[in-house]
Amino acid sequence: MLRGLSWQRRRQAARDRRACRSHGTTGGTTVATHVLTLSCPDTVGIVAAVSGTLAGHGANIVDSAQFGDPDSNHFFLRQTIDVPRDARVALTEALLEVGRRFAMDLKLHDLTRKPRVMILVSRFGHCLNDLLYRYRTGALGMEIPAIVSNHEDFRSLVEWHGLPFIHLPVTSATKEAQEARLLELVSRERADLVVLARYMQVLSPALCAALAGRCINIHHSFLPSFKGAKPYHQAFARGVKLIGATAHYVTTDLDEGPIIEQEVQRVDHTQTAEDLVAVGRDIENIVLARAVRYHLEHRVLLNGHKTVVFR
Ligand SMILES: Nc1nc2c(c(=O)[nH]1)N[C@@H](CN(C=O)c1ccc(C(=O)N[C@@H](CCC(=O)O)C(=O)O)cc1)CN2
Repeated sequence: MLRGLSWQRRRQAARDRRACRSHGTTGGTTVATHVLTLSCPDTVGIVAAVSGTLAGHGANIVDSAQFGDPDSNHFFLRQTIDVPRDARVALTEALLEVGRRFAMDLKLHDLTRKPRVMILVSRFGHCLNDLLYRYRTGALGMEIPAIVSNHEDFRSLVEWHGLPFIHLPVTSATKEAQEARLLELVSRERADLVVLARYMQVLSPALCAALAGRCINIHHSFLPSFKGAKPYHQAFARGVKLIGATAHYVTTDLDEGPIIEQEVQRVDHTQTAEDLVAVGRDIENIVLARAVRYHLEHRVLLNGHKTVVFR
């Protein structure tokens, strides 16, 4: 059915999970594991400058992946690094200097801090339920400060998990005020990421701008096919042989945001639109969970209206 991860990637995921346990000692020096990500105009000497700066501060590169995009002439790098605790501040300053020299969008992510993820849901609970299970089992290393919904349907499920449920009803007349309250919550709860786990409201341009690059939506079709509402019924009517789901960053243009992950599943003429909805639920769960994990592990870098994903 679904394409599985290769053994190399399973091994890498295990290595990173170990990294996520994030601090220990190397050669007697206390280190903290970080992820370094950067993108910049492509030129000679980027990797040499970065690795030289890391070595100069005793930081050890545990894993490294890079991509040079000939279209955008941009370079992308992701490295897992063990940083001596007493070198962090100086290393950060030195890396920022390298960043200025190469006009980089450079970030050093400390893996000792768990990211905070706020989940939004409407009336379809399969993605929420799946994320809660992965949170509960530790498969997704995150804190969930709150779950927000414009309906009451999943209050009992969320509170069963011992998590705060916030009901924010919305109508076209109250949308602006509701979104203002939502943004207050994102700020108050210090959410690093907002996940639209089948949240069926179109976010305004202002909210999209405020959440740019930190709001992931699961769309229940293999984009760019079947945008908007009822994609499975559109797929049934078209008679497709493959259906899928797409996780993407949310932008003002509906279903047009940079794609993070997709998956497909074969279907056939014997299946009704309702059958496709049922098949689609499993695909949505897997695609959204992968996209959230890739984002939380700092594996996704924006490349214009596209992404580079170091899986
Ligand atoms: N600015 C954006 N907001 C949202 C996006 C997005 O890409 N950009 N994705 C949607 C999710 N979605 C499809 O994946 C989607 C959700 C809702 C609708 C829609 O037409 N909603 C109606 C209300 C429906 C209802 O109340 O049940 C509406 O908002 O008028 C289309 C697509 C999440 N938001």
